[in-house]
Amino acid sequence: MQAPSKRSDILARIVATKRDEIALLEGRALELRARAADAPPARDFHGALAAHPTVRVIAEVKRRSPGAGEIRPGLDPARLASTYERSGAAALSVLTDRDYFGGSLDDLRAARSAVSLPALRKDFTLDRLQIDEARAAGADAVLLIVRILDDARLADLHGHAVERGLAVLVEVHDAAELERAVDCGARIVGINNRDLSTFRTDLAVTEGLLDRLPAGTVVVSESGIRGGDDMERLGRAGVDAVLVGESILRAPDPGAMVAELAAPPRRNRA
Ligand SMILES: O=C(O)c1ccccc1NCC(=O)[C@H](O)[C@H](O)COP(=O)(O)O
Repeated sequence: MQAPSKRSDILARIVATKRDEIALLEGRALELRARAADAPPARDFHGALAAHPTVRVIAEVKRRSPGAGEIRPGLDPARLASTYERSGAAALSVLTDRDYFGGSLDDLRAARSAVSLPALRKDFTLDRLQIDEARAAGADAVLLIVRILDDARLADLHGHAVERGLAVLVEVHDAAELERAVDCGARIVGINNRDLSTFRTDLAVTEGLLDRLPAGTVVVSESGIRGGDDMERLGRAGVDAVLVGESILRAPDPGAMVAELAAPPRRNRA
């Protein structure tokens, strides 16, 4: 019998799964490129987050996760997205990974088409084909996780996404990754409070890294944000936005939770 995977193996397993998925996309390269080129203009993800007097909320559509197990398995992405929009969210983040998060590109399409908010495809991007696939499915932004990309690939994927008209959320967890994000020209940096080896979250990760970013960079604090006190703390630190999944999705009334999180004032870092 196979031994259960350690938490520290999860990211490596996810990356291996993505490589298999990319191999299947290779036969569809021309079709994806054509559909990406024909996609309607992307909504302004950067503008939804930048230079607002209050902290903006990116609300997530996530059915389950490796760290938390089942979160809201039967969720209706379109209904949830409408609730988020009515409650003051500035953008959507939709997990599209199937094997580990129970998501899909259909979730992305359904959520985005129910609202006028920009939508991030939250997945583990390793290849240009996934970016074309995201654009073809209507995504407005993609995620690049610095930890799983070398410098050349990070720069290439960032450039490709921008060329395709997508915003890019470049995710970091420590100072070395932050330097690499800056070097690749990131305009939006996500500081992940979750250590992807242990799944522990700590908002001090954001507080410790944020002031190292150049003025004008949009800063998103990601993961482990549980309520109004956390929002005020991150607003004092000066983040532009937060990305919140589990605490909204486990709330009996997700709309009320988004409303509770929305709009604490933020310190101006400039
Ligand atoms: O959430 C996990 O367990 C996880 C494990 C491995 C890689 C990524 C993971 N999460 C993806 C995310 O980035 C979160 O969904 C997002 O930051 C929201 O976090 P939270 O508010 O804590 O649900």
